[in-house]
Amino acid sequence: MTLALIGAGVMGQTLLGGLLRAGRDAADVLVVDRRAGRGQELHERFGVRVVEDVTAVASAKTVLLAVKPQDLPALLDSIAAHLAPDVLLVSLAAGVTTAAIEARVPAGTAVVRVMPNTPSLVDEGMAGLAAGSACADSQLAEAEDLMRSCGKAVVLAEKHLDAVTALSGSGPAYVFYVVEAMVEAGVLLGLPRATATELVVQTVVGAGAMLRETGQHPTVLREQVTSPAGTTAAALRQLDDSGVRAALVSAVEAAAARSKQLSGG
Ligand SMILES: NC(=O)C1=CN([C@@H]2O[C@H](COP(=O)(O)OP(=O)(O)OC[C@H]3O[C@@H](n4cnc5c(N)ncnc54)[C@H](O)[C@@H]3O)[C@@H](O)[C@H]2O)C=CC1
Ligand SMILES: O=C(O)[C@@H]1CCC=N1
Repeated sequence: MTLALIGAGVMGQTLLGGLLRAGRDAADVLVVDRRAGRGQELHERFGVRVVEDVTAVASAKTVLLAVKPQDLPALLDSIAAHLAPDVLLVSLAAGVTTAAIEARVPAGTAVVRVMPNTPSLVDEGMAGLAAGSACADSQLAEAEDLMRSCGKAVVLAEKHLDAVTALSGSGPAYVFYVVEAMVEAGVLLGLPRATATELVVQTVVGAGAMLRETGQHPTVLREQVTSPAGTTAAALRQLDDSGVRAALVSAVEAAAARSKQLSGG
């Protein structure tokens, strides 16, 4: 076994699925989760070995840490003495700095901090990565490869990870929130819920595909939809009057501030 994943919750399972779809051998992966009962379920679904004892990571060359930020310090304390000397630790925990991780593991341990997002579930993930102080270029490249198994990845200076968390880490939730509101609006206008949902979901998927495939600025794409004195202009005026643009900026700022707070900054 060369790869160990600790924490098979939402994000851990998402990445695990991506890695296996990308061709990684299930026999090469060990999953550790403290929730009893996960083992059989995950083994049946993914074919991987699942254990509860974290010290089993001793033989792993790469350890993916996918537990909640508040659980990470205790987890690091329990694995520190069992890590292989040349191990690469890849942490997905929001707001936990590479320095905070390095302080709890043997000096010189390679650490990469990643902020992924849930669309990794359908291989459309977006991850930001930052290297710790003892991480070789080849180890950073290995972490990038791991993340590219289920989407895109960018390497940045660690100071930018709060912004990445606020934009792409939390971002899917903002889109789902808008979708919920639009579906409710469709129901208010008398559409069956299933029809409203189909209309909105395909509209969001289509708009996202246009952004990516045309490479056009969003302003240009929005102007193409907005006819003089038409329906879209009437709607956009309401959005502006309600301060939706400013609210989005404030929301992203709040997420970045919370990420910074989680990291003790
Ligand atoms: N859910 C999301 O959209 C995103 C989450 N993240 C980060 O990913 C990490 C995981 O988040 P989720 O998957 O949402 O959490 P989750 O609560 O769904 O999963 C965490 C898993 O870790 C296990 N666990 C906790 N402590 C353990 C220990 N000591 N040993 C073994 N297993 C342990 C729990 O049993 C649970 O299955 C967090 O640090 C979060 O900040 C990052 C980006 C996006
Ligand atoms: O809400 C959170 O704290 C995590 C980090 C980014 C997405 N979910």
